[in-house]
Order: sequence, then C-alpha cells, then structure tokens
Amino acid sequence: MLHVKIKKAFPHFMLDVAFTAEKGITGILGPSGCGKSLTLQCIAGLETPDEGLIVLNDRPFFDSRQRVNVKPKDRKIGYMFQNYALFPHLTVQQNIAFGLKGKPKAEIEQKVAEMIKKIGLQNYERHYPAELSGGQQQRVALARTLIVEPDVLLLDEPFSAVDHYMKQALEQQLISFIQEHFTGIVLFVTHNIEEADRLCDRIIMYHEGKVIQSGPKEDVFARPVNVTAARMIGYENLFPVDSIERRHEGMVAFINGIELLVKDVNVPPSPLFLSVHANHLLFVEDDRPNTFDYEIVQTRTRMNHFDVMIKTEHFMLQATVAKKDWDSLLASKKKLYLPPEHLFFLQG
Ligand SMILES: Nc1ncnc2c1ncn2[C@@H]1O[C@H](COP(=O)(O)OP(=O)(O)OP(=O)(O)O)[C@@H](O)[C@H]1O
Repeated sequence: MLHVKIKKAFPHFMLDVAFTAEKGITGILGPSGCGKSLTLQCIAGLETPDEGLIVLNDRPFFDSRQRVNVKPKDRKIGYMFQNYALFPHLTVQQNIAFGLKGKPKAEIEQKVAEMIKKIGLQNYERHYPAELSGGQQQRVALARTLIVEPDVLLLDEPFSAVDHYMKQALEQQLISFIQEHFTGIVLFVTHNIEEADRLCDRIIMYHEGKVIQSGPKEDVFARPVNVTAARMIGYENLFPVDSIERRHEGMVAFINGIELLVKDVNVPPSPLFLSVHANHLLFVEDDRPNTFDYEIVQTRTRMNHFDVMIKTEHFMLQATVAKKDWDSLLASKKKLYLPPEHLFFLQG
C-alpha cells in the first residue's frame, strides 16, 4: 500500500493531496495543470514536498517531521515519462541497461537479454530509438522502467504523443504487458476520462491541486460527489435544487417550479444539485411521474449513438439515444422520462 499525504507550494499553485494506492492500476485523473505530474515527481523523489509523508508498505520515502528523504535511486520506483524519454544516442540494449549501472556485467547482460525477450525485440538490440516504431519505443521505455524491479510503477500520460489508432494498440500492449510482468502498484496519470475508464481499477480525481474524489472506478463514475467531479467525468445534466421534501415514496426535489421524484436518500449539504447521466434518460409512451413533453433542439452523431439536446418547458437536458432506437423514438416515444432510481443528489 502506498500512502501519500503531501503539500507543496509554488507562487501560483498549491498541491495539497492525500490518498492511498493499492496493487492494481490507480488512475490520477484531472485537467492540465492540476498537479498530477508534480505528485508523481514527489513520489519518485525528483521533487521534494514542503511537508508531509510518502510511505510504501511501512517504509517511509519521505517524512518531513522525521527528516526522512530517501534518494530517488533507493526508492525502487519505476517512472515512465510522457514522451518515454529514451536516450537517443543509446541502443535498445543500452537504454534498457541504464538503470542497472554499477551491477556486475554478467548480471546486467542476463537481465537485459531476458527483458528484451519479454518485450519481443530480440532482433532490435542494436537499434537506436529513432529506428523503432512508437509501439516498440514504448516497450523499450517500459522495459527500462521495469528492469530495476520496482515496487511502484508511475506512468505519466503514456499515450499523449500518439494518434487515436496507435493509442488503441499501445494501450492494449501496455496493459497486457503490465498484467503479465508487473504485480505491484501502478499510478497512471491521465486527463482522459475514457482512457481512465478503460485502464484503471481505481480513480483519484484531482482539481486545482486537491483530491476531490477517490475510490473504485465504478463508484466514482456512477456517483460523483460534487458538480466539479460530475463535470469532469461528463455529466451534462446538473440542476440546482430549490428545495426538497421527504415523502414515503422517496425524496421530492423542486426545480424551476416542477417536482421530481428521487429514490436517492443521501442528501449532501447545500448548495444542492440534482443530476442524471445522459445514458439514463428514457423515452416512453405513457404518462407517469417524472415524465415531460419535450422537443429535440440539437442532435450530434457519434459512432453508435446520438447526443441529443432536449428542451422541456422547464429545463434543457442532454440524452444519449442508440442509433437503433432512433426511429421508434421519433415514431412513438412522446414523453421524456427521468427514472427516479437514476437521479441523484450532489453538492454544488
Ligand atoms: N518547478 C516548478 N516551479 C513552479 N511551478 C511549478 C513547478 N512544477 C510545477 N509547477 C506548477 O504546478 C502546477 C501543476 O503542474 P503539473 O505538471 O503537476 O500539472 P499536471 O496536472 O501534470 O498537468 P499536465 O497534464 O499539463 O502536465 C502547474 O501550475 C505548474 O505550473
């Protein structure tokens, strides 16, 4: 288990975060400039926090009170940078061997040969990075990182420099490689919500130098704790709540003069908002609670669905409609339905 509780101040930025990470892939998700890379640098020992603690399995790497600050090379942390940072003037073999400097020659040769086999680059030992494809470069970078047998692997936006098609292939390769050859803690920095969803088990969400939410991916994505977290993970439908009332069938939220039945009974402190994911809006034929007349004001085509902007008398919403459902929606589904079990409260 990795425990991190650190503060670091710059003239225009303050990092103040606390989290834990276990075995498996934990994503640090947040927009540009929110302190993700800085956190990795502090864990690796490349930056020193002003105060706090960084402890791996009861072994302190950094403890400002006890004046502990373990040198980067003694932390056993593998750090893969955004653009891989391979040494252009060193061969594949030399790049991979870099972290083993000072070890006996025979040990280095054996370890490097094993690693080259693992990454499937047997015929490329003497090639230079510029002679490799993006995928091969990534494998060399990963091999160089893993050869020192780290306990923690830090991946800083490993796919930021590649195009969409390349990214899909590299993602798959990276994950299979990690699953096969690395059993420790992986911290994976990204600003891409879909990437985080595909690759991570747990999520730590950052905003302006602070953790705003963390937990298993499914929980974080299903239940953002506040409007900032919700916006970051793509919740478009966020309504300020005027007041609420507890009734025996559930909560009732009053918004713009209408009543909405809500099954969620966890009401956070005000300012109170109500949300529903675009995927959870339904179109129905019958009249029932939480149904509204609607008008489609804009449609955006996606791969398998449409993003639809909808206007009701009282509010605008965004819904996702599968392409296969489109015709039946236009033909017969006359009401928009906000299912009470998918409405939830969050803090403004
Ligand atoms: N050495 C430094 N001196 C001054 N400010 C710094 C330093 N290092 C980082 N910062 C500031 O800390 C903030 C966070 O930077 P960081 O690189 O961690 O962001 P990030 O979330 O990783 O974003 P990106 O994805 O764009 O790299 C930024 O505002 C940056 O300017």
